[in-house]
Amino acid sequence: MFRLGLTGGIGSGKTTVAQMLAARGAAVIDADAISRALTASHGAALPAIAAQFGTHVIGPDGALNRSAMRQMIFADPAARQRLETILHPLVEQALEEQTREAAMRSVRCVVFDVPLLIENFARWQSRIDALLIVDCPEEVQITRVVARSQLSREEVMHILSAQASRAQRLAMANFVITNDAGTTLQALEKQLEALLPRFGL
Ligand SMILES: CC(C)(COP(=O)(O)OP(=O)(O)OC[C@H]1O[C@@H](n2cnc3c(N)ncnc32)[C@H](O)[C@@H]1O)[C@@H](O)C(=O)NCCC(=O)NCCS
Ligand SMILES: Nc1ncnc2c1ncn2[C@@H]1O[C@H](COP(=O)(O)OP(=O)(O)OP(=O)(O)O)[C@@H](O)[C@H]1O
Repeated sequence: MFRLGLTGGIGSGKTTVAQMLAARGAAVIDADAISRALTASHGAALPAIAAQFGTHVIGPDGALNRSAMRQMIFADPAARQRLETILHPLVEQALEEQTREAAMRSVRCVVFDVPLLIENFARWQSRIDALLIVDCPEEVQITRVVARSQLSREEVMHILSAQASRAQRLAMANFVITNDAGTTLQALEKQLEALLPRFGL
């Protein structure tokens, strides 16, 4: 089973590429989706989050108030660290379980779609056979995220500044897919298609 790490900054197009890989038979393990499940209503991480930040960060639906948490953690690196200390070990545990399930299904390629893979590279290095970066200028990241969410330009820039830089990601890449303003979805898929044999697909 080929183990592919997939990362890129917020709005770079990771999820879009992951969906294309899934359509080609890869098992995609999505760290963001795991993190969202852990913080959904009755999610396993909520008791520890409420104990650390106070019950006001839990909404009336019993789920994490994502907007309040976002405003808190992207303005305050210490708060971000406290949230990551709770969530990341739980995310890792779920990732490992899903990897074991993929191995049992004898899939040819497992894709780890992980937004913070570069930030945690020391832990990821031995778990992947290659790293695929979805590369995109910051201006395009900002435009895409503002278009698909209610976030302001300033909020997106705050998130960007909490992430690895484009140059840091490219320095670690084995494979790079360009997804800039001029890249159509067809052009994105074409770049990916050329790489599929390298991933056992
Ligand atoms: C702050 C939270 C509540 C905001 O939720 P929201 O629904 O607005 O965003 P979502 O979870 O879909 O994340 C969107 C993107 O934000 C960026 N992002 C999220 N958390 C972080 C972080 N700790 N550091 C840097 N960027 C981050 C990533 O690019 C991610 O893809 C949420 O992102 C969260 O719980 N973050 C902490 C967990 C984490 O580190 N997740 C990322 C990888 S597992
Ligand atoms: N080449 C493209 N052409 C048109 N739209 C695109 C292209 N690539 C991505 N998008 C759109 O941009 C947005 C961000 O893409 P996507 O969700 O794949 O990024 P992401 O890296 O997974 O983001 P996040 O880190 O926030 O989860 C989505 O709305 C997606 O449909």
